[in-house]
Amino acid sequence: MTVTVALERVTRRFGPVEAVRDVSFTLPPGEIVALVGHNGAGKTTLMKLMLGLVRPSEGAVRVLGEDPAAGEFAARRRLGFLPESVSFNGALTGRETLAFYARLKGETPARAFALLDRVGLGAAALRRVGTYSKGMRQRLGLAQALLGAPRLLLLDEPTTGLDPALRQGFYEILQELRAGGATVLLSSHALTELEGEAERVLIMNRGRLVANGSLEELRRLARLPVRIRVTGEAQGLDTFAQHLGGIHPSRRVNGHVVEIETEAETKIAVLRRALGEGAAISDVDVLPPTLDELYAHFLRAQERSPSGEERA
Ligand SMILES: Nc1ncnc2c1ncn2[C@@H]1O[C@H](COP(=O)(O)OP(=O)(O)OP(=O)(O)O)[C@@H](O)[C@H]1O
Repeated sequence: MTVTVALERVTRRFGPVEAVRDVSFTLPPGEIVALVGHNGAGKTTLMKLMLGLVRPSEGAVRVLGEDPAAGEFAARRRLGFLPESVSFNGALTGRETLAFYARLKGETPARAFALLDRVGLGAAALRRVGTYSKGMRQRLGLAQALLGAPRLLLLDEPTTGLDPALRQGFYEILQELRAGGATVLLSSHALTELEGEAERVLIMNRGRLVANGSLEELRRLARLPVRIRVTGEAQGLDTFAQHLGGIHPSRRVNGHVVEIETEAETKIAVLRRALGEGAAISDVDVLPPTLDELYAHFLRAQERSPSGEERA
């Protein structure tokens, strides 16, 4: 399978700052990939490298089989980009704005205008962009990025300013694109919302790629404890906690809920024990490590061994 993006040992310096340091990864077609990292970790620079807006100081970048920084980057039309802060000419209507970008991308106006409906801006298409709310401008930015049926969609903090319903609609559009074989790379600080959406996560820290894998792979690598939350009668919970003895750390959340930390391998044994308590236990939830916890783990791991990169 040909990859959509391939970075090989890419470093990008801005004067003394190494914005991206020795980063390698590939992105296959038909995948939604989350790019996460603190402010200044190098996420936007990675996107600019893929867009050909900056050249690598070292290493090689290939997008759809081409060098994006080359003069004749024919694949540019197959790329969609939503920058972190979108600014449009406030005097133009949504429709005029999209028509302008459609011409640049060689897209027909009819298809471009259908995108306004797709992002829920059909009713506001003839209003000036200056009157749009932040969420509406963000959606116009997304419509612009979707022009020309992109094979690679780069979205820098795309859900900032979107309410929960719009976020859901936004992720539905991304899932459709993915199903059609497009690759979507989105950077975000909203880790919780990415959990159900992204197949893979790239974690950047201070220019380095510190983790690259699916959530399951990252969980396996990180070996963080699973939390089992048990609800029941206070007395039953006490017996249960005593049975587990000092083997698994437990914490009383409130009178009816106790939380036990366990390794992934011993999870089933703890669950069996909980079920064995019979009527005293009324509910059991298994809480695997969240993306927030994995993110913190991989950052800590890199701080301990700055050259270390954990790969799935
Ligand atoms: N054109 C530039 N000139 C000088 N330094 C730059 C330039 N672009 C980026 N940098 C520096 O490179 C580092 C990485 O920046 P980048 O914008 O890629 O981070 P980021 O992960 O996108 O951050 P954020 O989450 O804040 O958007 C930062 O230290 C930044 O100051």
